[in-house]
Amino acid sequence: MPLVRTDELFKKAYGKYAIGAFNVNNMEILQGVIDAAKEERSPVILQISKGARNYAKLVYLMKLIEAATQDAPEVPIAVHLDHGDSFELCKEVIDAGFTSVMIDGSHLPFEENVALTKKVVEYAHSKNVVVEGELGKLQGIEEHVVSNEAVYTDPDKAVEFVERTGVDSLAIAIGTSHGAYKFKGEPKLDFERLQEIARKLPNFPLVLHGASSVLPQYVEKINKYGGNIGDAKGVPEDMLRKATTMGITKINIDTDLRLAMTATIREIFALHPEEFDPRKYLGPARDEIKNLVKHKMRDVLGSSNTI
Ligand SMILES: O=C(CO)COP(=O)(O)O
Ligand SMILES: O=C[C@H](O)COP(=O)(O)O
Ligand SMILES: [Zn+2]
Ligand SMILES: [Zn+2]
Repeated sequence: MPLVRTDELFKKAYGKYAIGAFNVNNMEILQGVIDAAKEERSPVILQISKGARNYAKLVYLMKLIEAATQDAPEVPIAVHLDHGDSFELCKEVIDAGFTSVMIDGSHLPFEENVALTKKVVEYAHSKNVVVEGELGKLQGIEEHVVSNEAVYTDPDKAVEFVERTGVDSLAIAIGTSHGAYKFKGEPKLDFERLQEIARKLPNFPLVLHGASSVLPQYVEKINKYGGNIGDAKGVPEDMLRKATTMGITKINIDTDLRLAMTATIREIFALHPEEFDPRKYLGPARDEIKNLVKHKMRDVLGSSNTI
């Protein structure tokens, strides 16, 4: 089937399960994610950051994604810009065929965030493309910092932001952060805040960034085979499952894919130092990405068998 828009996926999922948004940077990652979606019969969002667009080049990525729709015609696939940082970048990918974009004005003062987001929404909607905005800044809770209210999403501001910009979904800050070091002490998310935002924005899809779980088996394997990522820590899976029943409809995962790929390749390099055929390590890395994404869809997102 042709690429779908994220709002179509969210409508069906809201309150029941979440759609995984997986960052794609190369062919092996894309194929691993698509193979998982096929086997799990799950919709999927492929998301491309500015960094991915620079790394892989947009024309290559668009061809790969077109190939994915042919390889998996039964899977609803949306293509989304992750953390768009300007109107121009959003316009570029909309014109290239993305079905969804994020404009991330969360670092801007509220009024500037509203103005930039609104401008992107006007252009995107005129092209039949949907928009994710962001309000609040992602930041982990550190042991010695009780809470930094200022960076979390204010529920009333969230309502005002959605009404004034016309965004189709909203990324909120409730305690997650990007990368592999999310919590110093016990993982903690502000579920009360999530509940309040969802109450004030009923049936409105909320997005959780920084939602990798940083699975211990990958951390251990990386550290065992020559890596050094210390005691990386992510969001526990039961917290993610809970969030999917409370209005979180899109869950962003990048770090877990990076860890799965790195752990697999490190192990092969360590155990088979004679190997130098890239297919012999990129192939298993692709398989591991598939296994990981299948696990996410089945046991965390709840999106398996929904197509
Ligand atoms: O939010 C993300 C992409 O936008 C990815 O988050 P992670 O770093 O937790 O994978
Ligand atoms: O949120 C950030 C994503 O993990 C994308 O990372 P990137 O900008 O390095 O591609
Ligand atoms: Zn942001
Ligand atoms: Zn993000």
